[in-house]
Amino acid sequence: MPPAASPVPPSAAAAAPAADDSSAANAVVVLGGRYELGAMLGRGASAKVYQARDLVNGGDVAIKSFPNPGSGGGGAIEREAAILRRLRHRHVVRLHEILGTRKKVHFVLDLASGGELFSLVDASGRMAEPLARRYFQQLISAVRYCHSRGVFHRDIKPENLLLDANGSLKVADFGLGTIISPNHSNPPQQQQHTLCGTPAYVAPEILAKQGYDPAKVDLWSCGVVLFVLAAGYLPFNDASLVNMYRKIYAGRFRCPPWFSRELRDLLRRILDPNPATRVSADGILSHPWFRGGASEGELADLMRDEDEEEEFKEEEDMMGREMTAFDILGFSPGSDLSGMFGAGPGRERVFVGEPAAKVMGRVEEVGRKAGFQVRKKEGKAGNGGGGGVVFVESGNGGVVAKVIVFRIAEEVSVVEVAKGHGDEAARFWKEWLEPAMKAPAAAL
Ligand SMILES: Nc1ncnc2c1ncn2[C@@H]1O[C@H](COP(=O)(O)OP(=O)(O)OP(=O)(O)O)[C@@H](O)[C@H]1O
Repeated sequence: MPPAASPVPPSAAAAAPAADDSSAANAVVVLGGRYELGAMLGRGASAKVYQARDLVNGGDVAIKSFPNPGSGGGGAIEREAAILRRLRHRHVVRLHEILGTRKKVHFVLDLASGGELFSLVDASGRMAEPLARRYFQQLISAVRYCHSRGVFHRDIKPENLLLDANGSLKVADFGLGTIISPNHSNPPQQQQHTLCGTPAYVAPEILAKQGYDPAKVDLWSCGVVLFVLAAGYLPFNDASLVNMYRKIYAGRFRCPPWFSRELRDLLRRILDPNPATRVSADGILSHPWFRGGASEGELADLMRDEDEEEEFKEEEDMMGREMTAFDILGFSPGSDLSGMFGAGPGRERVFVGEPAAKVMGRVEEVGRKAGFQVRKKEGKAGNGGGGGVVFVESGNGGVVAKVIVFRIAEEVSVVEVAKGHGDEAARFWKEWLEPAMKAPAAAL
């Protein structure tokens, strides 16, 4: 795993890489002493994207290069970086690292070497329903995950849906994305009214310049993508842009004769011009066309979030390193260690004088008592055993807290809490979780 992404460096302070991609036309260009630049894969309005070889592990990556905005005007790059750093999902292009040169800012990304999803359509420009279903399931799995992390893409369209070497979907280009706290009841005005997206994929409430729910807007675009995949043409189209907007606004579209009854029904529910009655992500999940005969277990597997076990392992390794310092310093149980080990913004770290299983049980208990949904994932028995992760989530799937419990010794655990965003999450930490962590330690 490459090192964690670092902040976008300001132009002057950036460590100079071995070369800048503009410095020589024919010479081998190695960025950051590590990534050997290859062919250009594509270009967008803001960046060029190249294939590159990671000289450390021999793997292939994509490098998205933006002109370095210097000290001003880097907001859009910063925002895209902040979004990508929050996301870790098998169907979302992952950001591994950011490199800065005098002239450029480079994102090192997962390579989507399979090209665009739309390269898979047949000669008539469409996909059979089972294949369209498979990719739509992957898309909804990614979009639902992003929403649960407070990220809204706002520009879901075919060009941003890529494939990896295994033919798996990867959602790319969060350049128009935004982060809104999942529990934020009143998103800021500017957020609500920003005109985003590509006309044919844009939801009617955006055209009407009404305030909008960004989750519903993303789902609308997913509905348009599904229609295009299965039909081979756009649901709302007209030579006149104004007429196209009228059709979108009225939700007026016709399904081709080859669509199954269930697919028509699902599309009617997604492409509902009224966002209040438009189907939610959960509604899509329980729709018969979406399920396509999958069992509960298969569906849960399809929709599972990031590889929690892998993430837990990584955090555990990180804690392992920190624990060496911790042992040397010899803190006593009950100390609040937040800050001391760089718990970071939105995170808390507490030392508890109790077995990990007991601490996890108490986190579960307070989560439920506070009225949230709780999911528990036990850690692997190795490395001393015990511990795991407890996810505390609100009804709409928003993260209230992710609590990782590490077993240090039989009666000693370290609890790391990644707080969700918004007042609800802050309150849960202050009023429920923090007291629940402190009480037994104080009793020691
Ligand atoms: N991770 C990747 N792997 C392979 N190809 C990629 C990757 N990311 C982007 N590309 C290719 O590069 C093109 C441009 O990338 P992207 O859309 O991210 O740039 P952009 O400047 O943000 O675009 P836009 O103009 O849509 O804002 C894509 O359409 C795609 O063909």
